[in-house]
Amino acid sequence: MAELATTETPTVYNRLQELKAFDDSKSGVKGLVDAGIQTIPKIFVRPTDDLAADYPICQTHLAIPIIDLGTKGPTTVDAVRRAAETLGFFQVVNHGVPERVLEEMLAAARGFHEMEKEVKLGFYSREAERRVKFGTNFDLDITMEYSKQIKRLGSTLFELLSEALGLKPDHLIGLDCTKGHAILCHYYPACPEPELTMGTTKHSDPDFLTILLQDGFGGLQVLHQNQWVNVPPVSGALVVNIGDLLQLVSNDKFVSVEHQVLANHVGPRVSVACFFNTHGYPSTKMYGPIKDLLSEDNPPVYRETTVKDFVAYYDSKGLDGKSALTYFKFWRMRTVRRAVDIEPPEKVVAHVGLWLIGRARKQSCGPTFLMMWSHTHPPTQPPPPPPNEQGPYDRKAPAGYAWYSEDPQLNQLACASSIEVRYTTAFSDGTSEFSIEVLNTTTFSDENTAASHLIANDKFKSVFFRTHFQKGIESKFKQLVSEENPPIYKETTLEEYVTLRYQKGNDGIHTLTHFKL
Ligand SMILES: O=C(O)CCC(=O)C(=O)O
Ligand SMILES: [Fe+2]
Repeated sequence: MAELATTETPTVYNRLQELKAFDDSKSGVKGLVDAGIQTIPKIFVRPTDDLAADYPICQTHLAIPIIDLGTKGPTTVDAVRRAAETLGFFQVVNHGVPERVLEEMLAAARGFHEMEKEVKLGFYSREAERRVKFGTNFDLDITMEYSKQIKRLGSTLFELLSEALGLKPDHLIGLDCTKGHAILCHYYPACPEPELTMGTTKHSDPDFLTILLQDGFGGLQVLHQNQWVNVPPVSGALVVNIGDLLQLVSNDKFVSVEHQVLANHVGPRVSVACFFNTHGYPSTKMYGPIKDLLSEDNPPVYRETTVKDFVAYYDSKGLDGKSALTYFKFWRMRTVRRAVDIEPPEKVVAHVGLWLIGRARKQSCGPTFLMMWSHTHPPTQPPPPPPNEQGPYDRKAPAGYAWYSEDPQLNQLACASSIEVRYTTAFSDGTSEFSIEVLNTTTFSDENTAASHLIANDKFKSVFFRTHFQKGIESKFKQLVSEENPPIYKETTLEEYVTLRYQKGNDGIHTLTHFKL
């Protein structure tokens, strides 16, 4: 029966409306605090499960290293390497930026935010393209001076980081890592309910490198081994952290680590972040793992991307706590076995299936779903390459690797005789954080392809299980049907099944549904 309309209008919390009202005020959280709020608006309250699941604060003596740039040499390079490989964060002293410049820069950032609202309004913008935005067009002289000094320090750091990677000092600069930088001034007013919210939520930076100037309040924390490590303010020091793009070009040797800023009863906290990123420039340069770092033992982890595409993906994804880098990873694949060469096919299906289910369980916690996708051919597709010929995945990606095929051309290539096995904790939700293994099944006969899910009569229930098998195997599954387990699907021919599958397209309805009795 259709639900009757209720006369009560529930008071639904309209997050979007609240966000819009806040944005329209154009005065940021400082405006709220200035207005004397005692409780924070709901849009800023962290969900309780998010709060409950947060990591503990590290209680040990683990500290963010402080590196003296006054002395350059192998020990400095070593210290930079160690920090870049483990915590992804370090602080630098004797960096050459005069204390006066640091102080004036912080004062100017604070001064801007504390200007009359009317003066600031003209700069307010959420548009990424605008060069001058809320917070940057204040005391231009000191900003220009700071910018110049930071660029110079950036070059020094990229030289050290290049050496730490075992490359020539100018390697990263040669990749245009210092070509652009953006300066962002943060102002965190004293918060009436800091335990309910965050200053800046957990994220990693979408750049090569960040140099951060923070005042004395503290609150910046770095995630390390599931614990938050405080980055204590050190007078005169600058905080440096590796960004996502440097993790990508270093092929995971350096780590772009998640960090956050706590809200605080006291304040305002002011910080000035400088992001080294060519995003502001129209560049089509492709970035991938640096070739000199790669070897058979260190194959590329990431595919190439432009900075623009990387940042676009980062922005579109939002700060959801997951690294944008995952999307750019090659998915590791292994040829599990040329099964049919070794065993009779009827054994193979069961063997391979069970082996994978066991593995999937071992690899992930929580509910596991296993999907096996056989790349069968629509009737119009050409037949698969013969065994031993280069497989479809090898054409675009290095041997043994593939990327997640949102690329339709690659998808087509993948439409050959292989099986992708995906296991995931989030079934079919499209977020794709699962690994793939490909069983090379080119020796299976294509004409005999069918859905074993169907013939297994839902024995493989929580999984999509479709694989290739040889003629005759159907009979082996007959034993699955009994009085208690009557057939769920009607009989079909392979041709009928595959034709329907390709005719209906990806309509969200499983092909099997059409064959249910
Ligand atoms: O304010 C801070 O200390 C850090 C801000 C930050 O992480 C960022 O701007 O990316
Ligand atoms: Fe950051």
